[in-house]
Amino acid sequence: MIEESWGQVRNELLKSVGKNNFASWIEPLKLDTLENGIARFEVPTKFMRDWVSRNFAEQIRQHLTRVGAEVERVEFHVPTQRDAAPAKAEAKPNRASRNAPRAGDDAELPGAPLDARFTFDSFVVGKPNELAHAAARRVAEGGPVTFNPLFLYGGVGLGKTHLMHAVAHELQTRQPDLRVLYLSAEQFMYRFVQALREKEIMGFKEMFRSVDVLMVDDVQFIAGKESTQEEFFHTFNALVDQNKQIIISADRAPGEIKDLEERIKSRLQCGLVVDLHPTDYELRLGILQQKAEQYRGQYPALKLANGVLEFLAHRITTNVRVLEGALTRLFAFASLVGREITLDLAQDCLADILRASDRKVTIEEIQRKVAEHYNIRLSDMIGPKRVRTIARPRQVAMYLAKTLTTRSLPEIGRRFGGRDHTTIMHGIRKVEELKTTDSQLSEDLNMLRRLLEG
Ligand SMILES: Nc1ncnc2c1ncn2[C@@H]1O[C@H](COP(=O)(O)OP(=O)(O)OP(=O)(O)O)[C@@H](O)[C@H]1O
Repeated sequence: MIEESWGQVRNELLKSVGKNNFASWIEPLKLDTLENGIARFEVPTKFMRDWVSRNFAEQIRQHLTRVGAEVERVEFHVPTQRDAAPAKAEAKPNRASRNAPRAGDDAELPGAPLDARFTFDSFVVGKPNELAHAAARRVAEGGPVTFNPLFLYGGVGLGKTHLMHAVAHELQTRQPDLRVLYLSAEQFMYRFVQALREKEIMGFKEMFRSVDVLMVDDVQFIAGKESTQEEFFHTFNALVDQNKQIIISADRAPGEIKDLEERIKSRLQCGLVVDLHPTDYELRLGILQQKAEQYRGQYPALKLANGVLEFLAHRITTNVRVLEGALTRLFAFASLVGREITLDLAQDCLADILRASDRKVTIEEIQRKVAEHYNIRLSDMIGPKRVRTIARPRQVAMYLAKTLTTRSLPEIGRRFGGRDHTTIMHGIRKVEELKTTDSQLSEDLNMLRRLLEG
């Protein structure tokens, strides 16, 4: 009876939460007991327990009630180690598995938990990340090691961790016996220091040398930390010698990590180094569309007006994490106030994020756009010519540089061919004066400003 109800509910949930959510959050749930109005589920990790109870508990309860199981409350619990004892005896102790509880739950395990949401399916591929994605995919196939290490780098929130987790999930699915270890460089250091303190350094070395795939996130963290670097270097070499795959991520290219030993830098550069470029409009829109699809499952009653996702993709250019945060807030807010998600609502609800994400305009961009607009050469912006047809656009560019950037007058002067700050001041005053009487100029200024501010 329990099985039957849960089976029906799972089918309903698949429809309402969507394939991705279902695979990540519902599929791993095991209905334990259904008594006295309480449905008790087993979940593999604490992280999942918190997420599922926050986001899906009520839907699950409603669906269960709909199929005739009178449920007042839904509870989730992570099996204790004693519960899981038989499975654990068979499992390799240091494996980063998608289903097994990790570090937080079991102190022996050195790996960090994998986020069930970070899979290849949920990773949107676009021009800026296609190479990194292709390389990660290749490693995830688990074939012979062709490049070692795979070094992924890029700015904050561009998907490095997501890709690494995706590789780990995929490898674990294809080859469940593979010992895949994922951890941050900070955790590596922490484990190392702990091993030193507890005089367990041999155990530490053995454990790290016994993995099949090692993934270390945010390796820039060990820069400047001498003994950790030393140990990392030896671990790295030992694994490469055994032809074991290593994946490393950092916020910059190996050569640019300050205070990282040269020998490590050069080791890191030996394999394939790929960067995740800042997102472009299409990629941001793709990510938003995918997330919105998931939210539609979560908030089926909510309407999303046309143009909202495009607006967000256009305006929030910082990083994917901010983009996701904005969408989460928008859906939560709209469902709270029971309104359709329109452009107005988005502007109200996300005013702070939109303000912080306002594009930073550079003086070079201003000079280029102004030169294009007035059909003069870019070099004339910094050159000495004083004829009106060139001097006026140059003054317009000076004015825009002052009003659209935070640069000081001497700095602007330097960017305009080393002119003195008084010349810049004069140019700005001239434009301020003229724009009140010259409607063409004032129109030009408005148009240029719109163009530059995006
Ligand atoms: N291409 C993408 N498709 C879908 N989601 C993405 C993509 N890129 C990033 N994300 C999402 O953005 C968030 C941040 O990504 P992630 O944590 O992987 O960034 P990171 O590069 O490791 O950043 P940091 O250096 O700050 O740790 C995650 O929720 C991730 O799922």
